Parts: sequence; C-alpha cells; structure tokens
Amino acid sequence: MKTNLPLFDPQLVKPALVQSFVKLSPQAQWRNPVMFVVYIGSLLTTGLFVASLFDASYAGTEGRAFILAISLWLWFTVLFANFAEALAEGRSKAQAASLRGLKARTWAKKLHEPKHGAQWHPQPSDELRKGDTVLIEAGDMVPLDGVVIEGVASVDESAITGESAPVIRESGGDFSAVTGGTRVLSDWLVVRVAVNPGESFLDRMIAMVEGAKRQKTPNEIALTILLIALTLVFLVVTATLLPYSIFSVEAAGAGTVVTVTALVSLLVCLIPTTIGGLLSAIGVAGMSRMMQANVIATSGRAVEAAGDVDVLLLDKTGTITLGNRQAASMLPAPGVSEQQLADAAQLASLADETPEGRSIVVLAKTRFGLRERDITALQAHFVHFSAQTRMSGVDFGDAAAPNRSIRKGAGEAVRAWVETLGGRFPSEVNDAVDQIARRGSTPLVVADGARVLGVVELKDIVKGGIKERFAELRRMGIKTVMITGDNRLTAAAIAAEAGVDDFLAEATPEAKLKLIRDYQGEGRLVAMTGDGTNDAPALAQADVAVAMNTGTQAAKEAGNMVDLDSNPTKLLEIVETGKQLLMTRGSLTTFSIANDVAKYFAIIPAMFVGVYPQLSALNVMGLHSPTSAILSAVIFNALIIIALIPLALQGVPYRAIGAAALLRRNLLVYGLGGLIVPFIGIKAIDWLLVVLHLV
Ligand SMILES: Nc1ncnc2c1ncn2[C@@H]1O[C@H](COP(=O)(O)OP(=O)(O)OP(=O)(O)O)[C@@H](O)[C@H]1O
Ligand SMILES: [K+]
Ligand SMILES: [Mg+2]
Repeated sequence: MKTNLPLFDPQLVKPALVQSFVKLSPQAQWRNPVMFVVYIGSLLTTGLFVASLFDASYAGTEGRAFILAISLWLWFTVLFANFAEALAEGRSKAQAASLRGLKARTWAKKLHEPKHGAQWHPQPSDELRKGDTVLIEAGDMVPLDGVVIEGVASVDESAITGESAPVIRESGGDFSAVTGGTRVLSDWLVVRVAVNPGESFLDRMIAMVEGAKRQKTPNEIALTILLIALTLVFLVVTATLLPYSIFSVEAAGAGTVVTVTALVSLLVCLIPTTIGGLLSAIGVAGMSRMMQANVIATSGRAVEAAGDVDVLLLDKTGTITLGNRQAASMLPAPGVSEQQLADAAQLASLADETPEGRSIVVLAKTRFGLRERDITALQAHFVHFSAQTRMSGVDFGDAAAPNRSIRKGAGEAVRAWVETLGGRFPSEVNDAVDQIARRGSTPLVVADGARVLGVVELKDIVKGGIKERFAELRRMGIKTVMITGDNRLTAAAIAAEAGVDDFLAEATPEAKLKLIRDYQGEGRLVAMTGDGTNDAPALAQADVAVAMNTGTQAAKEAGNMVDLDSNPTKLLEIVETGKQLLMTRGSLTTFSIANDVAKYFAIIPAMFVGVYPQLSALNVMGLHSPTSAILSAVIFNALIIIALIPLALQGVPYRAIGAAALLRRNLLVYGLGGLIVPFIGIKAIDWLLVVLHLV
C-alpha cells in the first residue's frame, strides 16, 4: 500500500481548499492561539473597513482601499494556515483510505458455537461484535481483526503488507492474529473477533489523522506555550504603542497618530505565524511519512519520541528470527531410544497449539512413524506452555499410569522440575543442550517424571539483511538489545549472527518490563519491537512500541505502532522519520522567529515616520511609502506560509550526522535564511505593488 502522492495533487488540493474555509469556524481557530490572534485581527480590520463604508465623511489617515487590502491579506494568512493543515490531513486520509478500502462491508459466516462444524448464518461484518466467532473458508475475506482459535490456513495479506507471498495463520502461539481485509487462500479458520467494528488499530489511526482527535504531543504543547508567550509579549508591546503614539503627537503638537490597522498589521507580522500556522501540519505529515514506510502509528507522541530513541529492545523469536521454530532433530539421553524420546515428546505436544508443539508432533509422525493419539481417550490433561514456567506437557489421570507427568521445555526449567521430583539431570543431556544452543537453535528437554529422556532441537532462521541495518542504528547512536526467553547460549549465538550490541537471555515478561523501566530510569528513551503476547507488557511500557503485524492481537493493542511489513529493522526508518519531524519543527521555528527582524525594519519606521520623521533613516530597504511597507510585510507574512508548505509536509532533508553538527547547520540555514529571505521578499513585493500601481 505504498502510496507516493504528489504534493499538490489536484484530488487533494480541492477538498483542502474547501476545508480551509470550513476551518474558519471559531471553534477550529481557537485551537491554535497564534492564528486565533490573526483571526481576530482579520475580523477587526474587516469591521473597520465596513464602518468606513457607512461613514460618508470618512477621512481616515489611510485610504479605505488600504484597510480592505490589509484585512483581505490577514484573511489569506488564516486561510493559508488552514490550507496547510487541511492538505496534511487530506494526504493522511488518502493513505488511510487506501487501507480503509480493505474494510469494505463484507458478509461473515457467524458461528452459533465457537467451533468448526457448528451452524453458522451470514452476517454483515459491521454488525459483528467483539467476542463473536466466525468461520472463514478459502476465498473468504477476514471480516475484522481477530484471533484464530481453530484451524490452519494460508492467508493473503498483500492488500496490507504489499508482500505477495501468502502467510500461515494458525491457532495458538504468535501466528494467531488475522487482520480485517485480508483473504484466506486455502483451508479454513475459526476466528474470534477481537474488536468491535470501528475500533481496530486501523480505525484508531484514521481517527487520529482526523485533526480534531489528534492529541497534541508534549513537545508540541511546550512549543505552543512558547509561541503563546511570544504572542502575548508582542500583543502588549503593540497595544502600548497606541497611547504612546497619541502622547508623542500631543507632546510634539504635530504628526499623525498610528492607526489601528497599522497596529494589527505590526502585531500579525511580529507574532510567530509561520510556525504557528504550520505546526499542526508538520505533526500530521510525520504520521503520513510513517504510513509511507508501511508503519501505522496510533500515537503522535510515539512518532516524536522515535526521533530521540537511545535504546532499541528486540524480541528474538518472530522479530529477529522468522519465528516458526520447527523441531529438526531428537537427541536421546543415554539408555533411551530415539523412539522412546519421540513418543514422550509427541505425547507432551498433542494438545500444544504452538508452532513448536505442532512441529514436534509432525516430526514424530514423519521421522518415527508415530501416529497421533487422542488426548481425551488417554484421560490426560494438557499443561499449557507459559512464558513463566517455560514448560508444557501432559498429566495422566488414568488407573494404568497414575500420576504420570511428561514435561518438555527450557533446559533450566526441566532441570528444576526433575530435581524437585528427586531425579537427576544427566551431564550428557546437558552437553547436548549446549551443543544445540551454540548452533543458535532452541533446545527443548523432555522428561517423563523424574527421568530425563533427551533433547529436541528447534530450528529458527535469522531474518535476512539484519546485521547491516543494526550497524546503521549503531552509527546513529542507538544501542540494540535482544531479549529472549531462550537460554544464554542460543541467545548468544543468535545475537552474534544478528549483530546486536547486547542481549538478555532467559527473560520472563517481568524481566523484560524491568529492563525497560531501568533504561527509562536512566533517562533514556526506549523503543521496543515484539510480536508475542508475552511481549505485551513491555510494549505497553516502551516509549516507542512497534508491534509486528504478524504478531498477536495483544501485542498490537499494547504497542503504539504496527509495522505492516513485520520487519524489525524498520525502526531505522521510524527513527529517521521521528528525527525529521523534530528537525522540521525546529528549523521552521528558527526560521519563523528570525523572520521577525526584517519585519521590524519594514514596519516600525513606516508606522512612526508620522511621529518621528528621523525614523525614515531606519528604512534601510528603501520601501516606497509607509502604506506600501506595511502592506508588503503583511503580504510576505501570508505568502511565506504557502511557500513553506512543501517543507512542512515533506520534512527537511535528514542526514545522519551528529546532533550538534545538525543543530549548527540548521541554525545557519534556517536562522540566516530567516533573516535574509524577508528583506528580499518584502522589497520585491513593495516593488511589484509600485510597478502595478497598486500603491
Ligand atoms: N511450546 C512450548 N513448550 C514448551 N516449552 C517451550 C515451548 N515454546 C517455547 N518453550 C521454551 O520456553 C522458552 C521461552 O519461550 P519463548 O522463546 O517463546 O520466549 P520469549 O520471551 O517470547 O522469547 P523470544 O520470543 O524472544 O525468543 C523457549 O526458549 C523454550 O525453551
Ligand atoms: K509573523
Ligand atoms: Mg516471543
């Protein structure tokens, strides 16, 4: 769904123009204090103009045409700022719409009971509710985001990810989430709907780009406060100029008092309208750029935090590796046959819905010819895998084998288990565990009661191209840490292969959470990418939390971004986009404030030349007349907003150079540029007004 819209696409410009006028409502204007001042100024000067029309003997110091021109250009200033925001929102909405197109109303097969084979009836997707179960068969569209509770099927997610290869979705484990709008290609799934219509992460993101619902980020609030403070200062300064001017004229007994129109013009030129008018467009555009990278951000704050990330934590399985760990070999303990080990491993996995568990059943069947057995007929009770116990297995309750328990799981977990039962962990098994782990595979030890039977090797593959990208993150000053529930040796092997800076092994969900809090305690901003349900608490705690689209619903709900490509190195783009957002805002703020200097030179002499003729010495720009000077400054002030829209929407070019160097460069370009450009611009406009005989 990578869409690259031209900046001023007519399809976007037209609705944005309409929105510019819709946004003239006081409620919309009030949200932006700087522009609200301009808005009031526009109303005021318009009022003055209308009043002058009704005053037949009008003899103001300035012509009616001047007041009209100023009030029109003030309205343009407000409209241009509205346009910038509307255009940014329109672009985001267009991108969102291409996703929303996926959410077309479809018919779902709503099951009467949550199991395959139960009765179903057709129901429109927008009438489904969270908790409903639906049957999705080959060729059917997934009606809403949900969790697979039964079945395995291949799913075409290309509409969302742009990736044409189908993916497998299955119950249990980290591949159980399905996204509304994707299509089941083969087989069937029973899916429990996880969200109400209109509440999926896609909907939340669409709601966010719809301006009103976008929360201001803390940085934006801080900047807005600064802008309000500046506005207030200038408001007070300009307001005192009027009595001051009256007093000066009276004292001198000559000269002309400054007019309200000139004062409003001065105020508008001095307050930071450029950044004030573009601020919200910059924020919206940041989210758009995330979407262009196929990342859906559900929080503007996260987009911004991404620009300052210091540490990136990554989950191993499913994030750094492909994540469908498959049983590849069985290494029995001394005195145990392969057949015995395979038999116990299969028994412990019959009801294990995780990809690991299922692959063990398959390996036992294909390699050792063991047929699947019915766990209920065996009167056995399945013990689910949890990230806490790091084991799963089966307990038998029948008379033939009372109290028989089989467990499979992480080496240390099974060691502790057999030792509490009075058993012993053979050193040969220990060696096998280490050997498997050093290859980067996950060892699963199988024990029948207190007796250790051997080890199953689960293989996983590191995703391609990861090492180079992590090196790039390092150059940007970001530390990468892999966290995994796997043992140290496996973790070390995968860490080396993937090229991360550090790793934390045998991590429980609490340990992951604690690691994040520790880093945050040191004042660092933490990003986390993960896919599993057991990553959800950590994702919720991280400042920037990127859930893999292939991950579970819980992970996606806990995160504040979803990467549709499920690519852990996407953080590189995410960080760049965040940095670009911060830089764009900083640059335009610098530019906006530097701009004021030239406007002082244009307007102050023009305004007070009536009181102090010697001020004309300050008219360094050699502007035609006081009225043309004021009008030129106001016109420039409006046009600069339009001129900077491309920069606000596309962002200033990002370079991977140090923060200090970047700051210096930006101060130079945008500070100096902000000083010089208006001198040239105002002079040019003044000249044009003269040439066209408008003043
Ligand atoms: N189905 C299962 N049955 C028994 N044990 C399992 C099963 N799946 C995993 N384990 C064991 O539990 C350990 C921790 O689980 P898992 O790898 O899912 O943790 P994690 O914290 O999600 O780490 P990551 O996903 O980063 O590797 C695994 O290393 C493995 O030894
Ligand atoms: K201004
Ligand atoms: Mg995991």
